[in-house]
Amino acid sequence: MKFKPVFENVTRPIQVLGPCSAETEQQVMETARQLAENDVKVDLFRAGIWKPRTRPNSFEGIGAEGLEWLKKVRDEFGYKITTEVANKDHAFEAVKAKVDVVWIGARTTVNPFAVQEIADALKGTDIPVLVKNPINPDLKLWMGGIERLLNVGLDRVGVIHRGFSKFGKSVFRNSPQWQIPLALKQEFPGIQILCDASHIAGNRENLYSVSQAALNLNFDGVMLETHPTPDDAWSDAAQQVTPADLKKNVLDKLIVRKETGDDPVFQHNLEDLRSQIDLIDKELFQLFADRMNLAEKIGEYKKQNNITIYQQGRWSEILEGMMEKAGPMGLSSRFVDKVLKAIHEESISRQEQIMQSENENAVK
Ligand SMILES: O=C(O)C(=O)C[C@]1(C(=O)O)C=C[C@@H](O)C=C1
Repeated sequence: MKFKPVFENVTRPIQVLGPCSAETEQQVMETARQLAENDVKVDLFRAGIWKPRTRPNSFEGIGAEGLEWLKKVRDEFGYKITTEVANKDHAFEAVKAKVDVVWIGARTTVNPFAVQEIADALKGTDIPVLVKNPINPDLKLWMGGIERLLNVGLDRVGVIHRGFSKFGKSVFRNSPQWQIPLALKQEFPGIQILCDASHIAGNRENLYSVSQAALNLNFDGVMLETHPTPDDAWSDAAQQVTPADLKKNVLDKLIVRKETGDDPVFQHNLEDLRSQIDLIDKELFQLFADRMNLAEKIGEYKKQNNITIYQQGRWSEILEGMMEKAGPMGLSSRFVDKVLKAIHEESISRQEQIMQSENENAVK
């Protein structure tokens, strides 16, 4: 499906900046003023005015009144403006106020009915839309949200990665699971993708490292929350910083990387290393194939002798044995665990096929 960029003629990283919520006119204007005073590149000024909060009795946004403040920011500072829409009424209000871009939040992307309602409300306009990932790590649901917009003819669509909800303690407020946004890029080649590092980090300290991690993965830019007096913010205080701090501690430190290099020496060395990787991959997969053949032979014996496929003792022996060897090889236990589990799963499924096949194959 075809789509056009949300941001045109913008140098990377694209920067979408502003407070989590529009609280008062003074706070919104002061945020913009401090961004301008600190010479921050603002490609889009953000502020939530309808806030989908996890629990009731917290600040749920100022409502449509906030649109007037955003328009004032645009008039006085020349920044394009964006806000979150979560239903058709929000969408109508945002279009009426000529907001430059709208975004669909994570709690809305999870609900196809809500996304469809917004898509239908925006149909016939040419407003660009940014779609945040759903709160659960579901690539198809994220793709579905984008497709619903494209289906009604909206073609300026981009995405925002804000991490995924998780249970239990972690350094992140929302776990990045980078493989999911990368898979989305694969499905929609060329789609502009921003990283909402504020929601992934959930604290001030990790804003830079999360933003840089995203740029290292070829994200187009960042969405970051900033507030003139962050500790007093009415929502998400812990992850907001002043415009001056945002510039000094995050934006100015960001390194933008190119996807390919133009230095021939670099290119030559890279190709050399890549051909070594190709050789190793070939060997690795030949070994995997050999191992699977052995597993199939075991499967035949087990079938003939009425023995279960799954062998707890042997499996623990393999896992624990490799864990011990892998450390000194410089491989993390997380990696070894993942690889061995994938191998074991495939081996079991091959043996399952053998057990269920009608005719007894002779052992080769
Ligand atoms: O050793 C066996 O019995 C096997 O079938 C092989 C294998 C493996 O792939 O390593 C597969 C399944 C068992 O749970 C244990 C190990």
